[in-house]
Amino acid sequence: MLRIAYFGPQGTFTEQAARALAPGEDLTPYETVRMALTAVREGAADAACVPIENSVEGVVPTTLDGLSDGDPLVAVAETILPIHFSVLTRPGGGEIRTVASHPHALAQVREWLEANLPGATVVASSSTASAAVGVVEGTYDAAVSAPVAIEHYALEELATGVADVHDAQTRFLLVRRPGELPEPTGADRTSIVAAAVNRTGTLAELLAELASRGINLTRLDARPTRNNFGEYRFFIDFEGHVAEPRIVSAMAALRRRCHLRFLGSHPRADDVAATVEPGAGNQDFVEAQAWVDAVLKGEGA
Ligand SMILES: O=C(O)C(=O)C[C@]1(C(=O)O)C=C[C@@H](O)C=C1
Repeated sequence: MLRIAYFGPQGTFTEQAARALAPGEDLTPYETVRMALTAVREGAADAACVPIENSVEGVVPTTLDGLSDGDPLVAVAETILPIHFSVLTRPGGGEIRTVASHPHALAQVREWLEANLPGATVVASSSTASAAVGVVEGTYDAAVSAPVAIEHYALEELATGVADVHDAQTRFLLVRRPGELPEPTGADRTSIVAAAVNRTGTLAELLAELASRGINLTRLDARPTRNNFGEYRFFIDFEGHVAEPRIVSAMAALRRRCHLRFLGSHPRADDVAATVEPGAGNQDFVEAQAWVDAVLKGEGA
């Protein structure tokens, strides 16, 4: 049985994602994303399930930083969950003066809180489920939690189906130490971190390497390097798998231009097939390489 670390405690959205990505495996909650990633790096777990991006609030910065610092980890699978919340209170618990949740969750229910709990102080907690634990322990009066949290904690639902944006979604990754890659499927995502030197046009040059090979981006984020003010690392997700000739060509070109960290190639949860521009399909790359090889061998011109 595989040992899967996940961003807990029990009752987080990430636990649900871990159950979907690693059914029947041995799941262990960790208090922070960083601790779950460290468990994999140190060999205490075989893989970790962590949130990466939300359709309303964007990326989860602790996950990006946790993947770009420390020993390399690669994503081997992803899943996307619909996100709506339950607001949980102590049974019969009176006035709600404090309401807690993960910052990403709070950002997704701002309007609901203003309309329904206008007098309550909003407090950030380490996860949606840790907010529920805080309500049980009497630290907070209400928690904005994943609907499954009610199964784990002796609390009452003040409201369910809470969300300012009703079709919100979060994408989660299953990450491992580098090893065998998942097979390409034609509907894959590749993720990299690029640290380019700070001079005119470097980001445009990196993106041009992808654009000129007809590779469609699915995400682009910048995070500070944390060493020099104004220096950034770029997190780039794009369609395709590193085992495909056109992606091999792009990765090699990027590697010549910047420090690169490979964060994985894996099937997309939404199963969207890669866009292929005319002249930029894998077969086009294979045929072009075959022509150059023939020229080199003196067998063609
Ligand atoms: O706290 C949780 O339940 C989580 O799994 C984290 C998390 C996030 O980081 O975005 C996951 C999904 C929701 O968007 C809110 C919180």
